[in-house]
Amino acid sequence: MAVFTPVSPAEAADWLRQYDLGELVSIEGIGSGIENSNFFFNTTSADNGGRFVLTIFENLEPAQLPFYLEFMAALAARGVAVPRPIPDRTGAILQSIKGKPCCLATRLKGEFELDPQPEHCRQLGRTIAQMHAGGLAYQEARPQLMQPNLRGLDWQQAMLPKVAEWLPADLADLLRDELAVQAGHQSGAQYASLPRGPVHADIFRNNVLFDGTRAAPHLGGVFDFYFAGVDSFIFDLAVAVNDWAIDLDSGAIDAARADALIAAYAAERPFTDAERAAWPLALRAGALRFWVSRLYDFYRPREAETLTPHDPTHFERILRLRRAGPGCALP
Ligand SMILES: Nc1ncnc2c1ncn2[C@@H]1O[C@H](COP(=O)(O)OP(=O)(O)OP(=O)(O)O)[C@@H](O)[C@H]1O
Ligand SMILES: N[C@@H](CCO)C(=O)O
Repeated sequence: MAVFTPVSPAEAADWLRQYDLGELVSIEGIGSGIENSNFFFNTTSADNGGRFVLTIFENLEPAQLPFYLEFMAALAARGVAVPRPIPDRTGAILQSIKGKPCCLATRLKGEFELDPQPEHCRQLGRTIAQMHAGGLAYQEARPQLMQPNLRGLDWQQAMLPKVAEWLPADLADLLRDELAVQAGHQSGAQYASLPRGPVHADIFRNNVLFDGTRAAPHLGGVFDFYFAGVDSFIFDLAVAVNDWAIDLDSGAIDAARADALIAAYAAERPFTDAERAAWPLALRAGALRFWVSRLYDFYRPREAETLTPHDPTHFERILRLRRAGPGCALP
């Protein structure tokens, strides 16, 4: 369903000769993606047990790709649990197949954890902090590659006229008001002082794999870096808390999971006073970002559909709750 560019085993075997990864064993399209075409790609290589994922970029601008791929490569090189892009025989990690840009990266181990417990959140919090430390090192090493969060406030404000016309007046007012509050906050000195760097910005339950057992889980890795960009670290953390540490029906923060995630992060990198003060607005910014993108996906005209849009009311509910009170604090 979601493989937009088919690749036959013969095409894959031929293409693989550009890599030092042995022979093709199998290639299998992955059905779940909506942005890119993904394939499980098995070879005779000893590297990562011969288990890789081929991603063909269907929509992303080629100029944006080095930022995402080098970010993953920089984190993987530090031992952070993310896919490691594989260089071809010339050393390039951005390749092409059937006229489209693509990348081969290691396949992570594990499954989605759609009912996370505090232990999952603890491991995730530690990994997010490691991703932020690795992001800072990446930014320092490759400043010319840095890219802002392309779904940040500028983009959200540009979406307002596209979605407001569809919304009842009270929802359009809520959207306008929150955008104005965030614009005021983001133009101030406190926001400017927040630690920032390249962040994933989309750490949801369906972008992380766990293996091990439910009682003794082990985080296999975080993937899908294609909404990454430079933003505040607490924004990235707030996006994760708003998905991993909530009751999905109500959107309310689950204290045990939120505390586990945040404390594990803080053990790697203590928060600043500015971050503690700005945290309630970061949680709101995280909810706003996905409310806007879901509204846009819901209302925009689409071609014959491959995509069931995510429910925008979920993040409207979360935004209303976080406006009433953050539900958790940074230590
Ligand atoms: N490195 C990886 N290791 C293991 N599985 C992976 C890896 N990369 C992708 N996958 C699998 O492929 C699926 C689709 O990948 P991904 O979520 O990146 O695609 P996408 O098109 O960006 O999707 P979406 O935008 O819907 O999240 C994932 O749900 C996961 O099952
Ligand atoms: N995580 C986003 C989708 C883009 O990955 C959402 O749930 O709206």
